[in-house]
Amino acid sequence: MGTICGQSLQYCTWFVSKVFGRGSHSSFLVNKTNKLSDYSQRKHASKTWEAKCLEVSHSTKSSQAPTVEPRKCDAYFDENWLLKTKGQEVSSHLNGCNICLVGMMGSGKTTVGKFFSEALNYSFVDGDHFVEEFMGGISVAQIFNQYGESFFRDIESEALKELSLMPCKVIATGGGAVVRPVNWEYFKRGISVYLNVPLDALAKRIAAVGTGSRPLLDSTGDAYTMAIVGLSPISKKRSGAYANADITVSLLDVAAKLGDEDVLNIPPAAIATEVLLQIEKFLGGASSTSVDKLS
Ligand SMILES: Nc1ncnc2c1ncn2[C@@H]1O[C@H](COP(=O)(O)OP(=O)(O)OP(=O)(O)O)[C@@H](O)[C@H]1O
Ligand SMILES: O=C(O)C1=C[C@@H](O)[C@@H](O)[C@H](O)C1
Repeated sequence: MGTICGQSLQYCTWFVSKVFGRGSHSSFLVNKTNKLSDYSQRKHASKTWEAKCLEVSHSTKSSQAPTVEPRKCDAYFDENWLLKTKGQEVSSHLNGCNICLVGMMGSGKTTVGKFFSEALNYSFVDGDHFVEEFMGGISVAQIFNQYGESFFRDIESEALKELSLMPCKVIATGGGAVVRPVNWEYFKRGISVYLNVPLDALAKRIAAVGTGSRPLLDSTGDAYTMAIVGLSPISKKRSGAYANADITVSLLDVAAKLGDEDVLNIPPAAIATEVLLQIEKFLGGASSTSVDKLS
């Protein structure tokens, strides 16, 4: 029986490494054969694993050997297992250093940032909301309308300066925060991550929720046209600024790793995991000073 349990554990190790990849630097977005672009695949993997464990448990029933508990095995396939594990590993090397997400409107800074802030056990801050609260609860769109963009940028810089001094934060910065050089001083107190998303995908995401809350995209036409027409020149103007980030996570690259051509289908948890893997790589390649920024 011990042999069966041993085989089962080997199977477990094989299965985990096959699905998630080996080594601390390997991505679970491994290759086309083992793609996990669809969470239902992992659910299926979970079920397969559970069935395997039940089978072993059943075959060991009459012996003294310990049975394998299906629920424990199943835990390996918790949807966010790798995200949580990576989060804990990376967090232990960060020394409280902040992560600043930069990227165009709609690139998923808020959505993805929430996922990996939780994995890191960091608090999440939305830069735009921080400004809105500072202004007594009026929206970014209202600030633009009443006081103009330049005023908004001043307040945004003040907010970023303040946030850069507070440890253990994932900060989703406003899409345009990269244009002011002074803000990079604040971002560089932490680790900056650029979420690079193709324009068409940005426009589709924004069109789905409407352009109302994004004053720089406010023109005429249908929501997708307004978004793409507004985003194109902004993206061209800012591409140099986004390139200042310590790390770039390209959704096209992530999609390619997953064997999924449509970037709109990548689950936020998968992008968040890739961000953590890139941070881990960055910390491994950078000198130790990168994590001593706050000390
Ligand atoms: N991976 C994803 N899968 C599905 N929808 C997503 C994903 N990432 C973001 N979205 C959706 O796209 C929209 C924009 O995302 P989000 O607000 O996170 O972007 P942002 O970069 O914070 O934008 P902004 O700078 O304008 O505040 C939201 O409606 C969000 O639900
Ligand atoms: O890209 C931009 O310039 C902006 C993005 C939003 O996050 C807001 O900060 C505001 O709408 C400006």
